[in-house]
Amino acid sequence: MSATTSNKKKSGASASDPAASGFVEIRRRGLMLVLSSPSGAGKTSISRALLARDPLLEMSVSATTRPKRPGEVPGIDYLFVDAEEFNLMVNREEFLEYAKVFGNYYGTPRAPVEAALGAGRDVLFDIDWQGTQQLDARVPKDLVTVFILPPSTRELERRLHTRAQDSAEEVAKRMAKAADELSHWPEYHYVLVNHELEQTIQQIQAILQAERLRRERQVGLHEFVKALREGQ
Ligand SMILES: Nc1ncnc2c1ncn2[C@@H]1O[C@H](COP(=O)(O)OP(=O)(O)OP(=O)(O)O)[C@@H](O)[C@H]1O
Ligand SMILES: Nc1nc2c(ncn2[C@@H]2O[C@H](COP(=O)(O)O)[C@@H](O)[C@H]2O)c(=O)[nH]1
Repeated sequence: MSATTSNKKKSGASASDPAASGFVEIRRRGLMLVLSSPSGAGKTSISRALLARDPLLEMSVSATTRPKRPGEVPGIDYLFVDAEEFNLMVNREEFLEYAKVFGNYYGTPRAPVEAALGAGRDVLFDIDWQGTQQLDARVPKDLVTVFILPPSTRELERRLHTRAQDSAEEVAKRMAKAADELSHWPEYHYVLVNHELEQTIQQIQAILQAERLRRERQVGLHEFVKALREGQ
């Protein structure tokens, strides 16, 4: 939760200490912002920019059995684990969701997400449609989902090649799955075409700004308005 605004219940109270002085505070529940797309459409690039610009947003770092790519940092990009450790995490119910994607397992560790939301911070997820469906079944109210489309199939393939981090075989595997993944766009709240990166980032910032203001996310609103109506 994070305080957004407050009004005063008792006259003479200090504005610097709303809780002690009887101010009615409006706090906000953290939200879960999910980005999904076919591989290579731009989720990682968008996520990095959003995190750099927004101190209230933090990344959910997934666990995966996929081998680390050059330049990826364990604990920052992913928690790289073997299949045995992943299974242990599944059995210990440590994941909010998990799925097999392109032959590897990926899962969202539950504890950091719950800690962030409890502290009023928002959490950003770069996960596929299977994970989004699982989150939607478990925590629909906290979820804001965005599907990112590439401008064209040719451009998607170009991006996967220019990223230069996967083998030609891996790129072919991901392109072969793209049509299937694209079929899930109607399951998302928002759908964007990632033509120009800066524009896409700004569009998602606008979504985030509006979603943070949704009535249901503002805790204490009833009391705040009641105090206003009573002339406080
Ligand atoms: N709007 C854009 N215009 C041009 N290139 C882009 C744009 N967005 C991302 N890229 C480039 O496309 C490549 C793939 O982007 P990125 O790794 O962010 O995709 P991704 O959706 O996270 O992929 P994956 O699902 O495989 O993790 C990168 O080289 C990135 O720099
Ligand atoms: N269901 C989940 N999907 C995830 C998670 N972490 C990442 N992903 C998705 O996997 C693919 C491939 O990612 P890459 O890093 O190997 O290119 C991509 O679509 C991600 O969104 C997760 O925890 N759960």
